[in-house]
Amino acid sequence: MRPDTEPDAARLAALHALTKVREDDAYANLVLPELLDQARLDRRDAGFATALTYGTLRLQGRYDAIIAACVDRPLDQVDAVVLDVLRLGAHQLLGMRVPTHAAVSTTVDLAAYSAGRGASGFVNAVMRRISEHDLADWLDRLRTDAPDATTALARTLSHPTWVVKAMRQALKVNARPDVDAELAALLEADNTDPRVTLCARPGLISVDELAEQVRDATGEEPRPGRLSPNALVMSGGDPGRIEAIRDSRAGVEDEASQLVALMVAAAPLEGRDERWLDLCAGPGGKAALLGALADSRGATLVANEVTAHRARLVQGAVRALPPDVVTVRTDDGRNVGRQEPGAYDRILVDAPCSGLGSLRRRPEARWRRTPQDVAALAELQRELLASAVAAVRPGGVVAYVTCTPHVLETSLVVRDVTRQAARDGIKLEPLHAGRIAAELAPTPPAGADREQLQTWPHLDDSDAMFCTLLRRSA
Ligand SMILES: C[S@@+](CC[C@H](N)C(=O)[O-])C[C@H]1O[C@@H](n2cnc3c(N)ncnc32)[C@H](O)[C@@H]1O
Repeated sequence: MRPDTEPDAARLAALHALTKVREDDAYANLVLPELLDQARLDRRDAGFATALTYGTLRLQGRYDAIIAACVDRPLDQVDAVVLDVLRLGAHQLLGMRVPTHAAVSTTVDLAAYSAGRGASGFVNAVMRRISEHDLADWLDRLRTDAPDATTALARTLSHPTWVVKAMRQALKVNARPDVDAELAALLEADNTDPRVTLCARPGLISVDELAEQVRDATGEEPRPGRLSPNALVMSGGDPGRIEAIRDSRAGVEDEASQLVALMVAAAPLEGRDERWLDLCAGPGGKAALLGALADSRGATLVANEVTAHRARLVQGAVRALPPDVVTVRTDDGRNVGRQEPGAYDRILVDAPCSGLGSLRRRPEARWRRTPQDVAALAELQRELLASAVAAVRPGGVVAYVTCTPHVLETSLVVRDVTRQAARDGIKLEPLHAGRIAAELAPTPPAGADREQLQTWPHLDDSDAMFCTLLRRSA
């Protein structure tokens, strides 16, 4: 039987979101809007529930380390719903400005409602122990109690240990000047809310027109992009209220994603420049920008995507362009090199990847991915890039792009495929992606001095996007 006290609706919605993420492998950003609607929350409570859900998911590792210090049994012996309730409570105490008495009492109510009265006594005791220290104290304790520096970072900044190691390696390989300081800054940046960035698709709407629509729809003044001249960054508000977003003349797209699409179009090639291919196009943000650029230059774009459902999203993203500019196709990109050897002038391989570069956007992703995923993805990435290398004509350009800085998915994929191509008699000349990015971006990205471009959340306020440009010379 349910206890009499109804829990607070916003907190209950957040708990339901956490349960769906845990039990159904759901994505928080997809399930939350429906849960907020069902709970009939007003704007303020919906904002609270969203911040609570995202913050709790991102900082779950930190809160688990704190909760573990407050209970006398391993966390895997704590009921999963009770643990979720405690994580939500910990975030209210340590990550939001909820007064202690309100955080404790609402969390106890939530425990009683969702896990029974027996659980509420336990939750009350743990919440009181957590509230004995402020966040700075807890972080000091976690650091002191950690067996090594990597575990300390993993616990305090809430990332799996293997991700901390992968990020450190990526910073090193990119010759960042102060790896230790940057590593902490990078992990911290992953724990912040991403900005809502819009892309004005050239030829369909100008940046000024889009800015006007943003002002009209939200009352907010957007700021211009740093990495992309087509970008506008919103300070808040719902992009779905903007007309150009609804009719696909503009899209919601991270600045680094926009920049790499611009780089694909700007990379210097030799000879014909008419046939472009986006090998892994779904859901279509880059295809829409590339299609707009292709249209302005008299070229056409084939947007290929393996999943039918995501190919339909690409159709939607490019629907504002003239119908003959973009052809959307559903196929395995690994076949293209064999089926259409040397057919294309420019190819974008925006490969499926671990997504470690967009952890701000996907709060649960860091807890779901495994090192085994990365190894399997790297194999697929090599096959897709090799297919693109076969499908580009001599003199044409291939861009290899990922939304992860993991070395196994980025520079090592490029190295392996380039070596294999050389053995097969195909020469690939690396173009200086950093320089090309610097020419396009209003503010050059931090990694612009390097041949392989890597953008960073803590330095560029964007996703961590990797881009290599290769020109086939024979
Ligand atoms: C990183 S996403 C691409 C994002 C897209 N370029 C954009 O800007 O919206 C990678 C895409 O590759 C697709 N994919 C995965 N395996 C593929 C394959 N073998 N061939 C073609 N596409 C594939 C995935 O379904 C996913 O839509």
